[in-house]
Parts: sequence; C-alpha cells; structure tokens
Amino acid sequence: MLLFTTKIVGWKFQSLKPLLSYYKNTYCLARALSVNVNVVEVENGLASIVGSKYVATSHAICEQHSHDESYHRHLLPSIVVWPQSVGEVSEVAKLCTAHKMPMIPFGTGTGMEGGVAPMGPSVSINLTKLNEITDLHLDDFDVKAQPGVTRKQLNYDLRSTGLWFPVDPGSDASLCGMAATGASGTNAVRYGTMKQNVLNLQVVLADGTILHTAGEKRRCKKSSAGYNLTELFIGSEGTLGFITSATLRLHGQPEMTKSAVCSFPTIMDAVNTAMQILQCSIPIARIELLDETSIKAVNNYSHLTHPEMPHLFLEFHGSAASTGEQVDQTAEIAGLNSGSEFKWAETQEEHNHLWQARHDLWYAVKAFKPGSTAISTDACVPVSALAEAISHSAALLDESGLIGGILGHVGDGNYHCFVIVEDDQAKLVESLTKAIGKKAIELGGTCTGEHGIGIGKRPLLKEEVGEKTLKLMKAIKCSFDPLGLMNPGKVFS
Ligand SMILES: Cc1cc2c(cc1C)N(C[C@H](O)[C@H](O)[C@H](O)COP(=O)(O)OP(=O)(O)OC[C@H]1O[C@@H](n3cnc4c(N)ncnc43)[C@H](O)[C@@H]1O)c1[nH]c(=O)[nH]c(=O)c1N2
Ligand SMILES: CCCCCCC(=O)C(=O)O
Ligand SMILES: [Mn+2]
Repeated sequence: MLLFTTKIVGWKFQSLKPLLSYYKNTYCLARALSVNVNVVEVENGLASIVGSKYVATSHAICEQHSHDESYHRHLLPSIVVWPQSVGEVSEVAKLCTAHKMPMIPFGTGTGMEGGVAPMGPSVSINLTKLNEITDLHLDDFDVKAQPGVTRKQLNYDLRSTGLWFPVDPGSDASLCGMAATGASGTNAVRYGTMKQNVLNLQVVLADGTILHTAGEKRRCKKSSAGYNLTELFIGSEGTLGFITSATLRLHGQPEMTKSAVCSFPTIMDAVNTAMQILQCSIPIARIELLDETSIKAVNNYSHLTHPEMPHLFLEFHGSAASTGEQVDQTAEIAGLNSGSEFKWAETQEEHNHLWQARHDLWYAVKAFKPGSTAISTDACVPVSALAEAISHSAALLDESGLIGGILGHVGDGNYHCFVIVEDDQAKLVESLTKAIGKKAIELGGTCTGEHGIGIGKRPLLKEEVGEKTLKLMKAIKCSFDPLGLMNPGKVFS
C-alpha cells in the first residue's frame, strides 16, 4: 500500500484535471521507482512513501532538495530519489522519461545560482550514494571519482600519495557537481579550473543511455579525437545529463608552500598589484582580493585581526629557491603600490586558518545580518580590464547604499561583488548585479567565471553569446535531451 501525498508549493494548476493527472503521474512514477530500484534507508517524513526506503516525498526531504546556497527559492521537488549505482541512475532516468517527469541532478547543494531548484513538478536525484574513488594511477597523475565524492574527501584519500586535486571552491562540493558548474577556486591561477582538470566523464542521458564523453577508459592528458564532449558537459549545470563519474587530473603536492597577507590603502592599489604580478608572469599559486568589508567579515566570523583595509591573500608554491624568488618579486611590486610588509602565516595552523577564513567568506557575509540572505556576482574579465571592472562595481555599490563588498580570484580576472539582500531591496539588488554582469560583457569578459548561469543569469547569457550562438546551444541541448526533461529552466529559459 502506498501512502502518498505531495506538497504542492506554488504550482499553478488552473483546474482539477491537470492536478489529478499530476497526482496520477507522480503516484505511478513513485510506485515504479520504489518497486524497480534498490533501497536506501531514508527517514520517514510527513508523507513519505510507506514501504519504500528508496524514494521519499516527505516535505522535509523535498525542502532539503529545493534549494542550494543561492537566494533562489522556488518550489519543492515532487519526489527525491537516491540511486546507488550508475545502473540505477539509468533506470531512474528511463522511468522519469517514460512519465515525462523533469529530472534535477543534486550533488551537495552548494551551488550559487539556483541550479538544483525545481521550476515545476520534478524529481530531484540525489547522487551522493555513488561515492567511490577508483582507478587511481599514481604514475599518470589521474583518478576517477563518482558524484558523491567531494573535493576534501578525495584529497584526504590522496594525502599520503604526494598528489592532490587543487580545484578548491570554498565549499566541500561534490567533484561531479564542480564539473557540472565549471567550478574554480583560489588555486585556479596556477592549477586551472575544472575545465583544465577533467580528462573524461561518464554520463547518463535523460533516456538512460550511459556513455563516456572521451570514450571509455580514456585518460590521456590531451586528445583531438572528435568533438570535445567532456568540455561540453563541464558547465552544463545538469541540463545535458547526469555526470556519474569524473576522471580527474592530479598534481604533485608542492615542495614548499608559503602564505602571506598584504594590506593596501585602496582597493585599486591591491588590484594594480595583482595585475602587475600576473603581467610579470610570477607563477603565484593563490592571489585573492578582499576589500575592507570582506576583511571586516572574516575578522568577525573567523576571529582574525587584520586591519580593516583592502588586502591580497597570497600563496607561493615551489622549491625554497623558487618560492624565495617569487616572494621577492611580489613584495617589490606590492611595495611600488603602497602595499604593507607581508604578514606571514608562520605555522601550518595559521596557514589553514587563513585560507579557511577565505573559503568561509560567504558564510561570514551572511553572518553580517543573521537571517538575511546575500547574493554574489561572478564577473570575469581580461586581467588588463580588471581595474576598470572593479572600480565600476565599487562605484555602483557605493551609489546603491547596499551593504556589500568586493573580493575574489583576481589572478583569473574573476571577482565577486556581494550584497546583503533585505526584503524590500530585491529590485535594487537585481539592477546592481545585472549592471555588473553587463559591464563585464562590455569589457570582453563574462557574467559568470565559475558559478554558472543557473536561473538568474539567463538574460545575461543571451547578451553575452548572442542570439545565433544561444540558438545553437539550445539545439545541442535538444539533441541530448529532446523532451527537455533535464533540469528545465536552467542556463536558458
Ligand atoms: C562557501 C561557498 C564557497 C564557494 C561556493 C559555494 C559556497 C557555499 N561555490 C559554489 C559551489 O560550491 C560550486 O558551484 C560547486 O561546483 C557546486 O557543487 P555541488 O555538488 O554542491 O552542486 P549542486 O548540488 O549545488 O548543483 C549545482 C548544479 O550542478 C548540477 N549537478 C550537480 N551534480 C551533478 C551531477 N553529478 N551531474 C550533473 N549535474 C549535476 C545541478 O543540477 C545544479 O545545476 C564556489 N564555486 C566556485 O566555482 N568557486 C568558488 O570559489 C566557490 N566558493
Ligand atoms: C562573499 C561572496 C562569496 C562568493 C560566492 C562564493 C565564492 O565563489 C568564493 O569565491 O568565495
Ligand atoms: Mn569564487
């Protein structure tokens, strides 16, 4: 006996008929899912399906799967499922397609663009039960990770091998979710983003087809064999299919790591320093800009005591000799831009505390006004245009009167302007973030360097790539997902 109800939050069923057919379709799908696939213990929620441990529709579980870290709050998924194998992902996809029910891949829910938020009746497919690390090839510096494996879990697993995976969003995100959003982090300036560190992907399409984007077992560092479907799935945000394993490029752990912070009288002094460091081709490992508001946030949240002024957080990797040379060159450039003496993280503990504070900045910002939410832009511009882009954003932020700040991965030309969103300011925030995205596009950059388009940046994508290219993107999406069931409403409307 299936006891089954669904919380319908916000859906607009104009009359009883579509509502009843929704219920019938979802009930049949839930029954099919709970009968046809393996079981995983889940809590029995308010109205979960009795008798099936695999599928849930309880309000609590559906609520957990209705949002990520962004301010986007939409609807609850009709059903949540936890497949335990690639075969089950394929089975779930086939059943959802048979019932014409939209599917949303769910990783660790740390996205910043509403990528997991349902836009209507849908099944949220939580992939964290697939959490194996396999095929580690130490001599070739590559490894395979399933979608439940997070970046910290992988590096913990690698801790004694002398290798590591450097792409480091502030969150402990799933590696396949990071592939899906084209993620990046503080190490990208030296080690690249997900685009440069994924060698192959196993994916499951909406019709249940299982394939490998570079061909099964391919793990070479480069290839010119046919179209690059691997890079096509990187940044696809769950709209082309499920990523059910990623073959990743690993790097040697640096012989020596040195971290320091340097403060500046103005944000432009800091930005100019960053630009000159890059233009001098100093192989810096991390260079993160934090304005005075960001420093205030990290001091409060992470119990640091930096002077409340713009800073660069810096890290150097290499041998004693090479890091020494990098430090001298960087310190000279900083000095020419009124930078302070470097304040060093002398111990491993100080190093970890400094970078954890940087990684936690999103939470630190939201702690400014407990209970409020925040939004962050994600512009990325050619490094030579960084000063203009950041001063434009800083001026807009000042004029808006909103509480916010500027920080980010200036080594990539990628920075975030964040604002605290109070209820009555949504329109103001929207126009500010849009203006920042448009300015980035005007400067030859992009409205999203790493978080993806999700829901909120769909209008900007059209402006950024143009009508014809957008049309081709939609044609590609249609060839992978002809019924439009994979994460509808994301990337483009
Ligand atoms: C504190 C903090 C700090 C940061 C960030 C977040 C937070 C909370 N992020 C953003 C976020 O961590 C990043 O976008 C991750 O790639 C999201 O991975 P999740 O597994 O959480 O994806 P999540 O579950 O949120 O899903 C994100 C999108 O990917 C899709 N998806 C997820 N798993 C999939 C799979 N297996 N197959 C297909 N599609 C899948 C989803 O459908 C959705 O569209 C970030 N980002 C960044 O790039 N740089 C940064 O520095 C930071 N910093
Ligand atoms: C306070 C703004 C944080 C931006 C979102 C998280 C992120 O990308 C980061 O670099 O941190
Ligand atoms: Mn970032």
